[in-house]
Amino acid sequence: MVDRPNKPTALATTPGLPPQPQVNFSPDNARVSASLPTGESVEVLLYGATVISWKDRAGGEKLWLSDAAKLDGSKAVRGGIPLVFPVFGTAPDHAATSKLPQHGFARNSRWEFLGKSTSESSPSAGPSDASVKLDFGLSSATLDPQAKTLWPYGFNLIYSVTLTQEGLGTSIVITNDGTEAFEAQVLLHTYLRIKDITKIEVTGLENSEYLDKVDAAQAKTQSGAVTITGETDRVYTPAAGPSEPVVVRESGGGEEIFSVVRDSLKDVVVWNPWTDKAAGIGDFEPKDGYKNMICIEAGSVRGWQKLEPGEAFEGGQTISY
Ligand SMILES: O=P(O)(O)OC[C@H]1O[C@H](O)[C@H](O)[C@@H](O)[C@@H]1O
Repeated sequence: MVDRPNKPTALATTPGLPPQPQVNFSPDNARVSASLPTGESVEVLLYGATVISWKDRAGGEKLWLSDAAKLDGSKAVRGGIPLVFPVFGTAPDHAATSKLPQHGFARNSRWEFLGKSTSESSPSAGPSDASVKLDFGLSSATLDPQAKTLWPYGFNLIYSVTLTQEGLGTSIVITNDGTEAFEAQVLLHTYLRIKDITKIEVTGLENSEYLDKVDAAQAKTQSGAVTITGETDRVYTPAAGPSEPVVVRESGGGEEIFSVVRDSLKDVVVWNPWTDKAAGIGDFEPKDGYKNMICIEAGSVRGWQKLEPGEAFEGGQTISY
């Protein structure tokens, strides 16, 4: 059953128990938000199941969202965490996805809210163990008919957004519930908010092979930490494997700002449009906003994930700070 609380969940005020996580719908039912008793919060737009805000307990925003991002369902959201499926970029040579728009249809589709689950605060532990998980669904049964004609496979997606005091988890289960095999790519296009792009570096990608999309998609090998000094668009397959964190930190091996641990997602895209590219993206505002963001995008985008009828693939990330 679809659970659509318009008011804070009843458990929030149960006598004898510490305050509990809360889940709310916006009055127009276009967004769902959740918060923990300690103050952390997350907000997800049903359009694209796009996480548009994630705040720490002091109300500090952890994600970058463009001032010109469309949040009315007219365009994929510029910022937050758009979900890329079933194709990364465009794939003119891959017949099955060649008709789809850039980054597929998941970020442009209205998802269903499937419900919430909370891990409640206990009287002994207090609010410290509280967490909340929001589940969203998109399937060939609910997909817009036009997108369906472009990609006519039987599929079911369940996307889960989990808020804890330590961080944010986003994971997806892709199931082939049709009668024909399909091949797909998936990516969590996360725009992390940072103070100054010139004062950070990304570690965890040392010695990894990558495709440099701003240099004719040449294959290169990373040496040392990644620093951003111009337009950057790279698809890494980290040598260290998915469970080793990719870390955004202060330059020179300084303090950790974000740590991204992946589950079954072998690739990581690092993207920053820098000045000229940002200037050319209509919904990228302010134009110097590239200084305050870096996309660290966990995914499976080199090659294809093939699913036979009845098979499923699950992948995700946990971002901590
Ligand atoms: O403008 P969008 O379709 O949202 O794509 C934004 C960016 O997404 C990824 O990071 C790709 O690697 C980039 O090549 C692309 O420019």
